Amino acid sequence: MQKIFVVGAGTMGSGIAQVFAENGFDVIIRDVDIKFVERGLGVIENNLKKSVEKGKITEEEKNKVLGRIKGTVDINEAKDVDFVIEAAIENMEIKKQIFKELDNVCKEGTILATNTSSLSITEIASSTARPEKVIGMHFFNPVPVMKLVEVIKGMKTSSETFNTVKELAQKLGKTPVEVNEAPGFVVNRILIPMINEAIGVLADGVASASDIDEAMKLGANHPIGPLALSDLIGNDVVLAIMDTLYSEFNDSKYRPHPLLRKMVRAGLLGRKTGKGFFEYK
Ligand SMILES: CC(=O)CC(=O)SCCNC(=O)CCNC(=O)[C@H](O)C(C)(C)COP(=O)(O)OP(=O)(O)OC[C@H]1O[C@@H](n2cnc3c(N)ncnc32)[C@H](O)[C@@H]1OP(=O)(O)O
Ligand SMILES: NC(=O)C1=CN([C@@H]2O[C@H](COP(=O)(O)OP(=O)(O)OC[C@H]3O[C@@H](n4cnc5c(N)ncnc54)[C@H](O)[C@@H]3O)[C@@H](O)[C@H]2O)C=CC1
Repeated sequence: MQKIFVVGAGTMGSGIAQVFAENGFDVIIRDVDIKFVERGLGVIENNLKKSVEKGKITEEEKNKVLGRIKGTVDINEAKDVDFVIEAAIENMEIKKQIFKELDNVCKEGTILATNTSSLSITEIASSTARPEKVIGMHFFNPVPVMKLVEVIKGMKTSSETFNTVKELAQKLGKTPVEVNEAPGFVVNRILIPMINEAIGVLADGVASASDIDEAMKLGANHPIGPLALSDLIGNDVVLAIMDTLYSEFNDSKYRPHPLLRKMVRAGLLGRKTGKGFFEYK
C-alpha cells in the first residue's frame, strides 16, 4: 500500500495527509475548492516549518514530506490509489455521496475509510457496492500529536479490511483500538457529552468560561479545559456529534445544549473561525 487519497483538507484532512506523508506514503488531498486545498497544504507546511525550527526534522526532510503530497479538486484522481480516507464535513448525505463517487472511481480492491466522528459506518457503506471494504478510521485532533486511532467495524466490514487498517494505523505510529459500530464510538460518546455539560454550566452562569476550563484542568488533570477543547474540535463538529447521539439513541440525556446550537448559528465555531468560547489570533 503506497498511494493514499484524502478527501477533505480541513482540520483533520490536513493532519491525516501530513502523518501519512511523514511515514513515506504518497498522498493526494482533495477538497471541493482549490482555496481549501491550498489552505490545508499551508497548514501542513507551517507545521513542518515549526518542526524544523525545533530541530526535530531537517529542511531536507521537510521538503521530502511536502513533495509526497499533491493537492487536487478532482475526485477522479482516486482511480489508482490503494487506500482512501474521507475527512469531509460531518454530514451523512454528503458522506454517502462521496462514497458513491469513490466506489465508482476507485479500483476494486481499494479500502474506503471514513474519519467520521459519530456517524454509522454501516449506513455510509450502504452507498457503495463494497461494504466489506468500508471502515471507520477515526483519528484524533491534532492528528500529528494524538496517538489513538479508533478502528470501527460496520456490520459488513470484513476482518481482512479490519486487520489491514489496524496495521496501517500502527505503521503511522498510532495505537489502534477495535470498536464495534455504535453512535459516537468510544471516545466521543464519553467526551462530547462532557463538553456539552460544560456548555450547560456556562449557560447556567455557574462560572465563567475561563474558570470552567481552569477547574477541569486543575481538578481533573485535563490537558486543556472542555470549552477550549470544543473550540479546538470545532463547535459545529461538537454539535453534529451531539445531534447524532441524540437522534440515534433517542435519549434526552444527549440533548445538545441550545447555547451550542446558537453559537454554531452565529459562526462562532472556535479556532477555525477565530472565535468560539475564547478568541484566537
Ligand atoms: C472530535 C473527535 O472526533 C475526536 C477528537 O479529536 S476529540 C479531541 C481530542 N484531542 C484532545 O483531547 C487534545 C487535548 N489537548 C492536548 O492534549 C494539548 O492541548 C495539545 C497536545 C493539543 C497541545 O499541547 P499544549 O501543551 O497545550 O500546547 P503546546 O505546548 O503548544 O503543544 C504540545 C506539542 O503538540 C504540538 N502541537 C500542538 N498543536 C498541534 C497541531 N495542531 N499540529 C501539530 N502539532 C501540534 C506542539 O508543536 C508541541 O510539540 P512539541 O512538544 O514537540 O514542542
Ligand atoms: N475536528 C475534530 O476534532 C475531528 C473531526 N473528525 C471528523 O473529521 C471530519 C472532518 O472534520 P474537520 O476536519 O474538523 O472539518 P473541517 O470543517 O475543518 O473540514 C472539512 C473539509 O471538508 C471539505 N468538504 C466538504 N465537502 C467535501 C467534498 N464533497 N469533498 C471533499 N471535501 C469536502 C470542506 O470544504 C472542508 O475543507 C468530520 O467527519 C468530523 O466529524 C474526526 C475527529 C476529530
